[in-house]
Amino acid sequence: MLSEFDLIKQFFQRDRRGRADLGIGDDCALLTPAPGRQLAISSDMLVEDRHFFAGADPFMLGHKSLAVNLSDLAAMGARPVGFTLALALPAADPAWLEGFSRGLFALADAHGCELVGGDTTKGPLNICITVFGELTPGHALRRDAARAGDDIWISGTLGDARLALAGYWKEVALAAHEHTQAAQRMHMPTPRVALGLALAAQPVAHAALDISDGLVGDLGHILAASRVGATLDVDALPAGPVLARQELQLRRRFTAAGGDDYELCFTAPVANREAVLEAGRISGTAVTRVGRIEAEPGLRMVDAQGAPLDLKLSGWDHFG
Ligand SMILES: Nc1ncnc2c1ncn2[C@@H]1O[C@H](COP(=O)(O)OP(=O)(O)O)[C@@H](O)[C@H]1O
Ligand SMILES: Cc1ncc(C[n+]2csc(CCOP(=O)(O)OP(=O)(O)O)c2C)c(N)n1
Ligand SMILES: [Mg+2]
Repeated sequence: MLSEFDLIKQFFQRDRRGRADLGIGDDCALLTPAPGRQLAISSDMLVEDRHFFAGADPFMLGHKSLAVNLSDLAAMGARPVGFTLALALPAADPAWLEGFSRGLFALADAHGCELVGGDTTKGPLNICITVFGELTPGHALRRDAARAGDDIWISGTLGDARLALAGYWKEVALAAHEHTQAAQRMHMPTPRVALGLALAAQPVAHAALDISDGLVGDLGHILAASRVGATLDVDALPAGPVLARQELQLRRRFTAAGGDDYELCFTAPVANREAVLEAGRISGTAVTRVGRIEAEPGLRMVDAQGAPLDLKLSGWDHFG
């Protein structure tokens, strides 16, 4: 049997030296911030039966647990530095821990983000990560920084994760290969860290956030914080490759209010259009212009001809 401390040592403590002055093993980790840089901090929790199905693949779960947190750093324009991991596990299962830690560290190493500590307890499977990043003071891409006249942009594509969920829930009948492809987006999201960094350099963008609860809900947070409104061209929203082959109404619903996308939604002045496209190019991330920030409050959804669409969509709400 693995003890609590064996488990930490075997699966989470690594010999290599990292950025932290002191990592796993003491009451706190110790990190020295780089001179003149600001810390960006964010937590996200993944709960069984709420964020993932019981029996979820541990490698993909390790990846996703960190990915959704790195996505918040990306949305702020911060460079990942380190993270803590709080885990509740129903049992110390070495095969599960091996897969989980491999998925977690593959993504952590790809972003130079060091695991510096955490907590481990027995209980219903629950994963909570806190990430630490750094950025130049004044360059953070805040939700309250959108201005009337800004373009609204989206990274990558939207809706395939929601389509995969619809497949699991049997809301939509998908061919097996289509479901597999869409499910990849749901289980292995790509945090847009390089794009966030490119948008925060200069800075190119004004406001940004990552889309976790669905675009219309999340964009609503930017509009409220910035005290502005927007017109969104729903038919310009870039659908994921599997969703793109579905009918128009489903495409509209799942691009505009899917959830689990982990793409960035950001605003930038019209004068920066070329700079945004360049940020997309240098980060290898597609960027699509999908609307306009306006002084008039409220979110107005329109079709490709500019005619109003009454889609009655809302964001994911855990208690809604
Ligand atoms: N239990 C909590 N205590 C303090 N702050 C919280 C708590 N839960 C969420 N927040 C804060 O509320 C804001 C909105 O949270 P959330 O919608 O989860 O953001 P995100 O979609 O970026 O993860 C964030 O600033 C987050 O830090
Ligand atoms: C089993 C299962 N049911 C439903 C979903 C869909 N889902 C769960 S939570 C969520 C929204 C994002 O989660 P939240 O905790 O709100 O993340 P945050 O906004 O804090 O980043 C979505 C789309 C899922 N991924 N798995
Ligand atoms: Mg959150």
